[in-house]
Amino acid sequence: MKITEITIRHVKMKLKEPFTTSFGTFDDKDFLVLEAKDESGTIGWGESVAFHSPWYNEETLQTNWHMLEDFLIPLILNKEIHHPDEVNELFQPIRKNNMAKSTIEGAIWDIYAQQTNQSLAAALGGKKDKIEVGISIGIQKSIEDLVALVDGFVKEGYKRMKIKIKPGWDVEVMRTLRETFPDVAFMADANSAYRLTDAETLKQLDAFHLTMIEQPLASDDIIDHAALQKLIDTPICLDESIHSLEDTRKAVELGSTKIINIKIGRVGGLTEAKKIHDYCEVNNIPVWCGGMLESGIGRAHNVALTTLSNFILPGDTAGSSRYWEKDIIDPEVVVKDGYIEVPQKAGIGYEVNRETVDSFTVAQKTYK
Ligand SMILES: O=C(O)CCC(=O)c1ccccc1C(=O)O
Ligand SMILES: [Mg+2]
Repeated sequence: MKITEITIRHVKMKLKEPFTTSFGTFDDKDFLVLEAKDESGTIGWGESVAFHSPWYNEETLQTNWHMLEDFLIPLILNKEIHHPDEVNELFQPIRKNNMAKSTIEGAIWDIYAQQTNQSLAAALGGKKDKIEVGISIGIQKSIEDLVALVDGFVKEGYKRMKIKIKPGWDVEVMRTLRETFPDVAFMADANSAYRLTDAETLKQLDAFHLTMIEQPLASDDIIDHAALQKLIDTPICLDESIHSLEDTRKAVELGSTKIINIKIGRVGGLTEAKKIHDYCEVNNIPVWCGGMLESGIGRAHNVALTTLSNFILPGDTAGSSRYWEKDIIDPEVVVKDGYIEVPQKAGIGYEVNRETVDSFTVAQKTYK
């Protein structure tokens, strides 16, 4: 294929409910959607998971637009591409900016899957026809509010509950949840809110048999996480610290992590995500697919990736209706009894609804 035209849009969608983590609250989701067209007219879609401001990592919607316009799109336009794995190689001259890179790479995987007449899941080598999913629950105003929410999600069938924690919203919260729901699979995600000096607090969480604790310490750390893992029984899962296969190897070799949260954008695309998956499979490290409050486009990519065999633990890929009054794809992503059925259609498997995406678009530009 040869990509002859790329359109970037800034899309703004209102979340049904605000989402609060240890670093702040979201009411809206501002993000980039990328549409790539090849010389035969096949269209592929990608979504940037960079947020409006740089608190999860250093990338933003605006830095992604800049990287795409000034560096990444010029490296792609009118180049002959035989396989999406080559996109990573074309981007080699550009350091980091993984979320920006992933935005184009995702659209090219979509085109490739359509042109080889297979689902994106199949193109990646995935075999599952349905995937098991959990849900990520933000920090609430009170423990009672949280218990009520969890109760609803348990009844909806979600396979594990991820609870956002921060200092002061941790041990008592998890104790109440464990006492109220003795058999539910719980995990906690701190988004880097603790330091190694908090090990005693984190050690108290061992009593609640959490499936794992996600990224308790600094967002760039793998050394202190290894020290912490020696002090606590709960398995540590890294999120923010992992940007590549190399990061994964080092963290696994150091003993900083027993489980990996793979986010396609954070690691620079599906090709790198698959490499991390394969390495973890050989090294007995279970993986699961993280979420970034994606619209249906990014969600479709997450569903496809999760069909790979070592995605053993339920991911954060909840249904569209968890986030949006109306998603930008048809059909929406639906969760039933904790499962999503993997679409079998060629490509990402869902149609982007142009009318809906137009109604949420605040700016757009085409490059050829
Ligand atoms: O529902 C989702 O998409 C996952 C929500 C979530 O946990 C999250 C949302 C925004 C930024 C970071 C994270 C995270 O996994 O740490
Ligand atoms: Mg996380």
